[in-house]
Amino acid sequence: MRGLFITGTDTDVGKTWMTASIASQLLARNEHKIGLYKPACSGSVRNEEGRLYWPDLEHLYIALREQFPRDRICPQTFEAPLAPPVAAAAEEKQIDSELLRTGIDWWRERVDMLLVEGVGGWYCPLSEDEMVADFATELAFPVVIVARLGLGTINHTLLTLDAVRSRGLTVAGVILNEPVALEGDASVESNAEQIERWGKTSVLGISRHDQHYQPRQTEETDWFGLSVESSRT
Ligand SMILES: Nc1ncnc2c1ncn2[C@@H]1O[C@H](COP(=O)(O)OP(=O)(O)OP(=O)(O)O)[C@@H](O)[C@H]1O
Ligand SMILES: C[C@H](N)[C@@H](CCCCCC(=O)O)NC(=O)O
Ligand SMILES: [Mg+2]
Repeated sequence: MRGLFITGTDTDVGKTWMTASIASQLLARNEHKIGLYKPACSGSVRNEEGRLYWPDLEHLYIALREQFPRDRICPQTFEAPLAPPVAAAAEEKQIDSELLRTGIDWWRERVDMLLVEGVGGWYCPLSEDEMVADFATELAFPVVIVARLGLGTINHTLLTLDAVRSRGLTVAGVILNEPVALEGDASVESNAEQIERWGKTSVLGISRHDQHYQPRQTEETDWFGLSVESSRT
Protein backbone atom coordinates (compact mmCIF):
# COMPACT_ATOMS: atom_id res chain seq x y z
CA MET A 1 0.00 0.00 0.00
CA ARG A 2 1.35 3.37 -1.01
CA GLY A 3 0.66 6.46 1.02
CA LEU A 4 0.98 10.16 1.67
CA PHE A 5 0.79 11.86 5.05
CA ILE A 6 -1.06 15.19 5.09
CA THR A 7 0.08 17.55 7.80
CA GLY A 8 -0.48 21.26 8.27
CA THR A 9 1.19 24.33 9.64
CA ASP A 10 -1.65 24.56 12.17
CA THR A 11 -5.10 23.25 12.97
CA ASP A 12 -7.86 24.60 10.70
CA VAL A 13 -5.52 25.25 7.76
CA GLY A 14 -7.49 22.90 5.51
CA LYS A 15 -5.92 19.45 5.86
CA THR A 16 -9.31 17.76 5.67
CA TRP A 17 -10.42 20.04 2.85
CA MET A 18 -7.30 19.13 0.88
CA THR A 19 -7.27 15.43 1.82
CA ALA A 20 -10.83 15.18 0.51
CA SER A 21 -9.88 17.11 -2.61
CA ILE A 22 -6.88 14.86 -3.31
CA ALA A 23 -9.08 11.77 -2.86
CA SER A 24 -11.66 13.21 -5.26
CA GLN A 25 -8.97 14.02 -7.83
CA LEU A 26 -7.61 10.47 -7.60
CA LEU A 27 -11.03 8.80 -7.67
CA ALA A 28 -12.03 10.84 -10.73
CA ARG A 29 -9.17 9.15 -12.62
CA ASN A 30 -10.64 5.76 -11.77
CA GLU A 31 -7.21 4.12 -11.75
CA HIS A 32 -6.57 3.22 -8.13
CA LYS A 33 -8.36 2.18 -4.99
CA ILE A 34 -8.03 5.01 -2.49
CA GLY A 35 -8.44 4.99 1.29
CA LEU A 36 -8.50 7.80 3.84
CA TYR A 37 -7.41 7.58 7.45
CA LYS A 38 -7.37 9.98 10.37
CA PRO A 39 -5.80 8.35 13.44
CA ALA A 40 -7.91 10.31 15.91
CA CYS A 41 -10.50 13.06 15.62
CA SER A 42 -11.45 15.54 18.31
CA GLY A 43 -14.19 18.14 18.24
CA SER A 44 -17.76 16.98 17.66
CA VAL A 45 -20.83 18.94 16.65
CA ARG A 46 -24.47 18.16 17.47
CA ASN A 47 -26.90 17.94 14.56
CA GLU A 48 -30.55 19.06 14.58
CA GLU A 49 -31.66 15.69 15.98
CA GLY A 50 -29.17 16.03 18.78
CA ARG A 51 -26.77 13.40 17.40
CA LEU A 52 -23.03 13.96 17.58
CA TYR A 53 -20.95 14.01 14.43
CA TRP A 54 -17.39 14.90 13.52
CA PRO A 55 -17.19 17.32 10.57
CA ASP A 56 -13.74 16.04 9.49
CA LEU A 57 -14.98 12.50 9.45
CA GLU A 58 -18.12 13.36 7.46
CA HIS A 59 -16.05 15.24 4.92
CA LEU A 60 -13.65 12.29 4.46
CA TYR A 61 -16.51 9.77 4.41
CA ILE A 62 -18.26 11.68 1.62
CA ALA A 63 -14.98 12.12 -0.30
CA LEU A 64 -14.74 8.31 -0.38
CA ARG A 65 -18.27 8.25 -1.83
CA GLU A 66 -19.64 6.70 1.36
CA GLN A 67 -17.97 3.39 0.43
CA PHE A 68 -16.09 2.78 3.68
CA PRO A 69 -17.29 2.74 7.30
CA ARG A 70 -16.69 5.90 9.26
CA ASP A 71 -14.99 3.98 12.07
CA ARG A 72 -12.39 2.66 9.60
CA ILE A 73 -11.65 6.17 8.38
CA CYS A 74 -11.26 7.26 11.99
CA PRO A 75 -11.43 4.64 14.75
CA GLN A 76 -11.02 7.07 17.68
CA THR A 77 -13.28 10.09 18.12
CA PHE A 78 -13.61 12.46 21.07
CA GLU A 79 -16.01 15.26 21.80
CA ALA A 80 -13.83 18.10 23.03
CA PRO A 81 -12.08 20.32 20.46
CA LEU A 82 -8.68 19.73 22.02
CA ALA A 83 -5.51 17.80 21.24
CA PRO A 84 -6.58 14.11 21.17
CA PRO A 85 -5.00 12.96 24.45
CA VAL A 86 -6.48 15.99 26.23
CA ALA A 87 -9.89 15.41 24.63
CA ALA A 88 -9.72 11.74 25.62
CA ALA A 89 -8.80 12.63 29.21
CA ALA A 90 -11.87 14.90 29.39
CA GLU A 91 -13.91 11.70 28.87
CA GLU A 92 -11.74 9.80 31.34
CA LYS A 93 -10.25 7.81 28.46
CA GLN A 94 -6.85 7.44 26.85
CA ILE A 95 -5.85 7.24 23.21
CA ASP A 96 -5.35 3.61 22.21
CA SER A 97 -1.84 3.67 20.71
CA GLU A 98 -2.20 0.22 19.24
CA LEU A 99 -5.46 1.14 17.50
CA LEU A 100 -3.76 4.16 15.92
CA ARG A 101 -1.62 1.59 14.10
CA THR A 102 -3.99 -1.36 13.57
CA GLY A 103 -6.41 1.18 12.10
CA ILE A 104 -3.91 1.56 9.24
CA ASP A 105 -3.57 -2.21 8.84
CA TRP A 106 -7.26 -2.57 7.99
CA TRP A 107 -6.70 -0.62 4.76
CA ARG A 108 -3.70 -2.61 3.56
CA GLU A 109 -5.42 -5.31 1.54
CA ARG A 110 -8.27 -3.05 0.48
CA VAL A 111 -6.69 -0.06 -1.25
CA ASP A 112 -3.66 0.84 -3.40
CA MET A 113 -3.06 4.15 -1.74
CA LEU A 114 -3.87 5.59 1.68
CA LEU A 115 -4.01 9.30 2.46
CA VAL A 116 -3.42 9.83 6.17
CA GLU A 117 -4.58 13.14 7.62
CA GLY A 118 -2.79 14.28 10.77
CA VAL A 119 -4.39 16.11 13.68
CA GLY A 120 -3.57 19.78 14.23
CA GLY A 121 0.02 20.60 13.24
CA TRP A 122 3.18 18.49 13.10
CA TYR A 123 3.92 18.67 16.82
CA CYS A 124 0.36 18.19 18.03
CA PRO A 125 0.19 15.57 20.82
CA LEU A 126 -1.49 12.43 19.46
CA SER A 127 -1.38 10.08 22.45
CA GLU A 128 0.07 10.11 25.96
CA ASP A 129 3.55 9.46 24.61
CA GLU A 130 3.70 10.54 20.99
CA MET A 131 3.12 13.51 18.76
CA VAL A 132 1.77 13.49 15.20
CA ALA A 133 5.42 13.77 14.09
CA ASP A 134 6.31 10.49 15.82
CA PHE A 135 3.40 8.64 14.27
CA ALA A 136 4.16 10.01 10.79
CA THR A 137 7.83 9.10 11.16
CA GLU A 138 6.90 5.52 11.89
CA LEU A 139 4.65 5.42 8.81
CA ALA A 140 7.40 6.95 6.65
CA PHE A 141 5.08 8.14 3.90
CA PRO A 142 6.09 11.34 2.06
CA VAL A 143 4.59 14.37 3.75
CA VAL A 144 2.35 16.98 2.14
CA ILE A 145 2.24 20.24 4.10
CA VAL A 146 -0.96 22.26 3.94
CA ALA A 147 -0.26 25.90 4.76
CA ARG A 148 -2.47 28.96 4.97
CA LEU A 149 -2.25 31.33 2.06
CA GLY A 150 -1.46 34.85 3.29
CA LEU A 151 0.86 36.88 5.42
CA GLY A 152 2.79 34.81 7.97
CA THR A 153 2.77 31.62 5.95
CA ILE A 154 6.43 31.79 4.91
CA ASN A 155 7.61 31.49 8.49
CA HIS A 156 5.05 28.82 9.50
CA THR A 157 5.79 26.73 6.42
CA LEU A 158 9.57 26.94 6.77
CA LEU A 159 9.33 25.89 10.43
CA THR A 160 7.18 22.90 9.49
CA LEU A 161 9.49 21.96 6.59
CA ASP A 162 12.48 21.92 8.94
CA ALA A 163 10.62 19.86 11.52
CA VAL A 164 9.47 17.28 8.94
CA ARG A 165 12.93 16.99 7.40
CA SER A 166 14.53 16.62 10.83
CA ARG A 167 12.73 13.24 10.99
CA GLY A 168 14.43 12.10 7.79
CA LEU A 169 11.13 12.17 5.90
CA THR A 170 10.58 13.25 2.30
CA VAL A 171 8.47 16.35 1.78
CA ALA A 172 6.20 15.72 -1.22
CA GLY A 173 5.40 19.44 -1.40
CA VAL A 174 3.34 22.28 0.00
CA ILE A 175 -0.26 23.25 -0.73
CA LEU A 176 -1.40 26.81 -0.07
CA ASN A 177 -5.01 26.90 1.05
CA GLU A 178 -7.39 29.75 1.91
CA PRO A 179 -9.82 28.47 4.56
CA VAL A 180 -11.09 31.95 5.43
CA ALA A 181 -11.56 34.43 2.58
CA LEU A 182 -8.72 36.94 2.48
CA GLU A 183 -9.20 40.58 1.76
CA GLY A 184 -6.42 42.83 0.51
CA ASP A 185 -3.49 40.58 1.42
CA ALA A 186 -0.76 41.47 -1.07
CA SER A 187 1.42 38.58 0.13
CA VAL A 188 -0.67 36.01 -1.78
CA GLU A 189 1.12 37.03 -4.98
CA SER A 190 4.52 36.00 -3.67
CA ASN A 191 3.80 33.32 -1.01
CA ALA A 192 4.49 30.38 -3.32
CA GLU A 193 7.71 31.75 -4.80
CA GLN A 194 9.08 32.68 -1.39
CA ILE A 195 8.27 29.28 0.11
CA GLU A 196 9.92 27.53 -2.85
CA ARG A 197 12.99 29.73 -2.68
CA TRP A 198 13.61 29.56 1.06
CA GLY A 199 12.16 26.13 1.67
CA LYS A 200 13.74 24.38 -1.32
CA THR A 201 10.50 22.59 -2.00
CA SER A 202 7.65 22.70 -4.50
CA VAL A 203 4.37 24.45 -3.94
CA LEU A 204 2.22 21.84 -5.66
CA GLY A 205 -0.89 23.97 -5.92
CA ILE A 206 -3.19 26.56 -4.43
CA SER A 207 -6.76 26.26 -3.24
CA ARG A 208 -8.43 29.66 -3.04
CA HIS A 209 -11.43 30.10 -0.75
CA ASP A 210 -14.42 28.07 -1.97
CA GLN A 211 -12.64 27.17 -5.18
CA HIS A 212 -11.17 23.99 -6.56
CA TYR A 213 -7.51 23.16 -6.08
CA GLN A 214 -5.33 24.56 -8.87
CA PRO A 215 -2.05 22.75 -9.56
CA ARG A 216 0.79 25.23 -9.91
CA GLN A 217 3.24 24.02 -12.56
CA THR A 218 1.54 21.05 -14.18
CA GLU A 219 -1.90 20.33 -15.56
CA GLU A 220 -2.60 17.86 -12.74
CA THR A 221 -0.75 16.95 -9.58
CA ASP A 222 0.40 13.34 -9.76
CA TRP A 223 -0.61 12.39 -6.21
CA PHE A 224 -0.16 8.70 -6.87
CA GLY A 225 3.35 9.33 -8.24
CA LEU A 226 4.24 11.36 -5.14
CA SER A 227 3.13 8.57 -2.80
CA VAL A 228 5.42 5.70 -1.86
CA GLU A 229 5.13 2.22 -0.51
CA SER A 230 6.57 2.67 2.92
CA SER A 231 9.20 0.13 3.92
CA ARG A 232 8.37 0.70 7.57
CA THR A 233 4.68 -0.23 7.41
N1 LIG B 1 -10.28 26.38 0.36
C1 LIG B 1 -11.29 26.46 1.21
N2 LIG B 1 -12.42 27.12 0.87
C2 LIG B 1 -13.47 27.22 1.72
N3 LIG B 1 -13.49 26.69 2.96
C3 LIG B 1 -12.39 26.01 3.36
C4 LIG B 1 -11.25 25.86 2.50
N4 LIG B 1 -10.32 25.14 3.19
C5 LIG B 1 -10.86 24.87 4.38
N5 LIG B 1 -12.10 25.38 4.49
C6 LIG B 1 -12.95 25.33 5.71
O1 LIG B 1 -12.14 25.78 6.79
C7 LIG B 1 -12.35 24.99 7.97
C8 LIG B 1 -11.04 24.33 8.39
O2 LIG B 1 -10.61 23.42 7.39
P1 LIG B 1 -10.24 21.92 7.74
O3 LIG B 1 -11.26 21.31 8.63
O4 LIG B 1 -9.95 21.24 6.46
O5 LIG B 1 -8.90 22.16 8.59
P2 LIG B 1 -7.90 21.08 9.20
O6 LIG B 1 -6.53 21.54 8.94
O7 LIG B 1 -8.26 19.74 8.66
O8 LIG B 1 -8.17 21.14 10.77
P3 LIG B 1 -7.94 19.98 11.90
O9 LIG B 1 -6.65 20.27 12.56
O10 LIG B 1 -9.14 20.17 12.79
O11 LIG B 1 -7.96 18.66 11.22
C9 LIG B 1 -13.45 23.99 7.60
O12 LIG B 1 -14.68 24.52 7.98
C10 LIG B 1 -13.35 23.90 6.08
O13 LIG B 1 -14.54 23.51 5.46
C1 LIG C 1 -9.96 20.34 17.61
C2 LIG C 1 -9.15 20.46 16.31
N1 LIG C 1 -10.08 20.50 15.23
C3 LIG C 1 -8.16 19.30 16.13
C4 LIG C 1 -7.14 19.22 17.27
C5 LIG C 1 -6.17 20.35 17.25
C6 LIG C 1 -5.23 20.33 18.42
C7 LIG C 1 -4.18 21.39 18.38
C8 LIG C 1 -3.31 21.36 19.58
C9 LIG C 1 -2.23 22.40 19.54
O1 LIG C 1 -1.33 22.30 18.70
O2 LIG C 1 -2.27 23.36 20.33
N2 LIG C 1 -8.86 18.05 16.07
C10 LIG C 1 -8.78 17.17 14.97
O3 LIG C 1 -8.07 17.44 14.01
O4 LIG C 1 -9.48 16.13 15.04
MG1 LIG D 1 -9.00 18.07 9.67
